[in-house]
Amino acid sequence: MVLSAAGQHLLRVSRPGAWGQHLLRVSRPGAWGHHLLRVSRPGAWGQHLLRGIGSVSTTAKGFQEKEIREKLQAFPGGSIDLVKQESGIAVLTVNNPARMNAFSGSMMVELEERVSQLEEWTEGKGLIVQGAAGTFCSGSDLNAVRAISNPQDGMKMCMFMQNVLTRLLRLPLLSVALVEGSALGGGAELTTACDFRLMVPGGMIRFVHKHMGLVPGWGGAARLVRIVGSQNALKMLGGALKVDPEMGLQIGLADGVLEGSLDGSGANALLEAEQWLGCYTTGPASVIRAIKNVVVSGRELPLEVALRTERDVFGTVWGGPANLQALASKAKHK
Ligand SMILES: CCCC(=O)SCCNC(=O)CCNC(=O)[C@H](O)C(C)(C)COP(=O)(O)OP(=O)(O)OC[C@H]1O[C@@H](n2cnc3c(N)ncnc32)[C@H](O)[C@@H]1OP(=O)(O)O
Repeated sequence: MVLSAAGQHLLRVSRPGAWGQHLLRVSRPGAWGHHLLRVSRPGAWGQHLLRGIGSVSTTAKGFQEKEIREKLQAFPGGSIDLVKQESGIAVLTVNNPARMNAFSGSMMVELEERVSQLEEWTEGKGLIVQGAAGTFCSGSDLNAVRAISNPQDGMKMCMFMQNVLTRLLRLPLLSVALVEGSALGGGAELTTACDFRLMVPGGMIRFVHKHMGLVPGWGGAARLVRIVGSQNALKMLGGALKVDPEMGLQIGLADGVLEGSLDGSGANALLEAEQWLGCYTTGPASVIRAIKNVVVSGRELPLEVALRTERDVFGTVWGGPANLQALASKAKHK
């Protein structure tokens, strides 16, 4: 198989050789940089995926999650609510409407706990991430941001959220961000930690970081480049562009536009999103989860490792109940 230019580039970036070292030298050689190099080691990675656990930085040198959690807990407010449904689709709600669903520190910690619960949910197939009360999420709670505006604390918060959102994206569930109202700053980053984005008319995704004197720090830039390409990402970040549903579809950020309700309130949006997602999650959980796992490994791992992981995931479904049933029914795919 021929490696594409992009594939070769990814291999170079993820090898703890020239490129990685270079990145470490250019940026601050903190624990996180070393962690990136560790994450790309083949063995651990494939195992992670198979177990459906995508913890990234908890083992990184110098990353003291307990200390960060305590710091974040000092900024309470709002909640992250999780409802696991019998259909195999769970709904995660960012709930802080008094602050346009901004993330308080305690909500960041709660998000980590909800992701852990989803990692343990073996019957799950899909996930919808939404905001409460008709808007998605306005990013970090600016009150907390002001209180921890020194670079050390900022980087710790950022590591915590990178870790959580990476695990969210790697869940063996097909995930959708349901964007009603505004997804701003960290809220825009959150949308990129889902496999798909569905927008309601009037919805907007906007990386406002530049206007805050920032760049994305929750992994949103890295994920955005992979979704829309570097040209579009540069425009979105450089211009703090307001991406509406039409532009979202055009650049590949949005995977669909929902009708919302006739009065424009989007009250129907969750139901529509469930129907949309149902097209991809119909079938046994073991197979849907395996599909997600092979796609994540193809997206994130060097080709050799991705192929090995794919073989291992294949082994989990080959001769399994769904496979045997399909063989017995002599299925025709007309
Ligand atoms: C690495 C992460 C980087 C980040 O996420 S930095 C944060 C980026 N986000 C922002 O800067 C959002 C700033 N907020 C806004 O632009 C506007 O509030 C927004 C969301 C467009 C809504 O505008 P409006 O509909 O006019 O409503 P409003 O301004 O009166 O807001 C209602 C109440 O919500 C509050 N709010 C909105 N976003 C917040 C935030 N991120 N942190 C803390 N509080 C926030 C806002 O202060 C207002 O509260 P209050 O009613 O004045 O007590």
